Amino acid sequence: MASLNKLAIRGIRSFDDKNISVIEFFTPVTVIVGHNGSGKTTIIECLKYASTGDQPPNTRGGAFIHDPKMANEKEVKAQVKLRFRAANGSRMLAIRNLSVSVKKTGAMTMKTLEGVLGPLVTSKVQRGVISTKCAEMDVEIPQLLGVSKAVLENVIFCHQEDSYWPLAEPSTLKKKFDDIFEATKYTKALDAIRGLRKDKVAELKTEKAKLEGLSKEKATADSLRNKLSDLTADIAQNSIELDQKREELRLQTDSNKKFYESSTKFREIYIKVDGLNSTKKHYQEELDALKENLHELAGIHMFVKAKRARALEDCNTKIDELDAEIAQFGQQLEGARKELSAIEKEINESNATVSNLRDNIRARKLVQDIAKTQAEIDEYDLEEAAKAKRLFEEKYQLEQEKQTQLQSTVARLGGSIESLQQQLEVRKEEFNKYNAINSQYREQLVTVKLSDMANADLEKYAKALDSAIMKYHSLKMEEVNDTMRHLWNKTYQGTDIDGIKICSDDDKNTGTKRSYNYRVVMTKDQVEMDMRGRCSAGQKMLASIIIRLALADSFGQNCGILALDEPTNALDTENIDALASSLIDIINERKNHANFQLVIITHDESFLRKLGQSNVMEYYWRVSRDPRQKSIIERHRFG
Ligand SMILES: Nc1ncnc2c1ncn2[C@@H]1O[C@H](COP(=O)(O)OP(=O)(O)OP(=O)(O)O)[C@@H](O)[C@H]1O
Repeated sequence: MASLNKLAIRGIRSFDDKNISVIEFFTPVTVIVGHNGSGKTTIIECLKYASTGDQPPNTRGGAFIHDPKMANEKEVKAQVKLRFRAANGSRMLAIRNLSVSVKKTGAMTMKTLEGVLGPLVTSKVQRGVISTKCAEMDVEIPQLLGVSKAVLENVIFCHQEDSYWPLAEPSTLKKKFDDIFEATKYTKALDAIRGLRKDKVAELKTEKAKLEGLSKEKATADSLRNKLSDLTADIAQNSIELDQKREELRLQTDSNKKFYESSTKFREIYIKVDGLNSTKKHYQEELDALKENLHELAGIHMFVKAKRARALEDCNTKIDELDAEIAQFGQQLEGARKELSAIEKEINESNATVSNLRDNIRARKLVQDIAKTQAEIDEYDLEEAAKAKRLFEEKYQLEQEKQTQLQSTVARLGGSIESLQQQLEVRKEEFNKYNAINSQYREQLVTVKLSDMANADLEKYAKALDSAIMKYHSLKMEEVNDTMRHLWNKTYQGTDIDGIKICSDDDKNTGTKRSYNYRVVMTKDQVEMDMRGRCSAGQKMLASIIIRLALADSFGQNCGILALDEPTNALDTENIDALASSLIDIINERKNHANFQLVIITHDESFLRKLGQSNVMEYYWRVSRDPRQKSIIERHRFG
């Protein structure tokens, strides 16, 4: 739990720039007492400066730093060192440095020098400095203390000049409460979420349009893929069919060849028989011619034979007659001889004809040859051959037709495959354009789905944040009002006000439920009245303190520090006493809480005494001026 440990001041306001003044903060309460202008408020200012980096109001130009004129220097260097325990329990040291220098013109120039923030070991910053830059320290220290800067500024280390802010004008009150509730931060976050969602919705529209385009391309690609697969399947199917048909054709061709070859036997028989028939015919013709020849020759022979016999007989008779008459007919003999030689010639001629009888033999031979040829023809099974021929003619034609059909089928399939392959190439080329379409579509789909989900989530978060902001606001206000009611009842001694509370009304100007206007009201007999402009100075002081106590309670869970600067101002004795006892009650109630630490500044000695009587503290601090008019801090024991 966060708590203050020690504060060292050098060269701030009325504190000397040559010496360091140190104040240690006790738990649960530290009281700082001193006269007006002694430098008490400076301690709170230093606490606020160390933790937030903010200098007090109206100190621009170096008024926060010890005046060089008072220091008799041209330049004064100031330092504020704060040792504290962070909300996580670690001990920390923050050092902030400032300087102011006087120009020849008399004008002052203030500089904020580098500081240090880091874990503390003994009296030095341990290794591992968190930051040396003031802007970073301004952010880091409130985080380490576990409270927002607004709570540190307006509640915990509220400046004395600003201590009546709870009863300030409505716009100031609204600003303070909005800062404390960090309303702007959450509203900005909410607006950022809504703005982001709006942008994302617009982006999603574009992404969806892109997805739609990709979806169409994907459909085209899918249809192309189906076509490609159909074409490939068709080609494969046709190829299988082609292979089958080729095989069938090969088998058919082989079978037809074999069939044809097997049927040559009957054709050979036919050819042979045809040959034999023509030989036979030739023989027959030759025989017929010979026969005719022979017939003629036989007639001639007979005639020659008869004529020779007769001629011989005639010759012999004539010889006889002529022998007798040889003498007589010497000449006749001669004539007869001539006639004989003629006959002899004729006989010779008839002998020549006889030689033609060889033809007769040849004819016989021809007859034999014809018979032989016929026998040969008869040897062939013409009937079987005729049957084979008939069968061949019946079947071969069909088989040939089958072969032709198969050939045309093979040709058709080949053509079809070629055409399909051409189509496939064209489709492939088309499909290549959509090569990455699936991954593109998938990525786009993921983008769209994620954006869709993210947008829905953003919507949900925005709604959740919106209602959480409102819920948080109403719960906190309820809590603050409860504490205020309790503290007021305990502290306020008058009878004119039963209680006080903060009303948060919807800001009608903004038109949003998350913007509130605040007003502090006092109630009497169920009647509510705005406190501002109506309450007394004392009521105003008490209400301001009670509101800050309640706010510190609700918004400082990790940091129970609260500094009250002159809380008794404008209070009457009764109310001072009541405030003292209320504070004592609060201290007693929370003294065992590790994070409760009250710092009370007062010039009121009687108030100090009242607090001292409570036994809630052993020591207090007294701030005074030394002889050089420099502020000094001394520790005193009560009693
Ligand atoms: N730059 C400065 N240089 C020197 N002294 C300064 C400077 N600024 C303010 N002072 C002096 O420091 C004192 C301011 O101290 P501070 O406001 O802390 O007093 P205080 O004890 O809180 O008084 P009060 O009880 O009246 O509130 C004043 O006396 C003021 O004159």
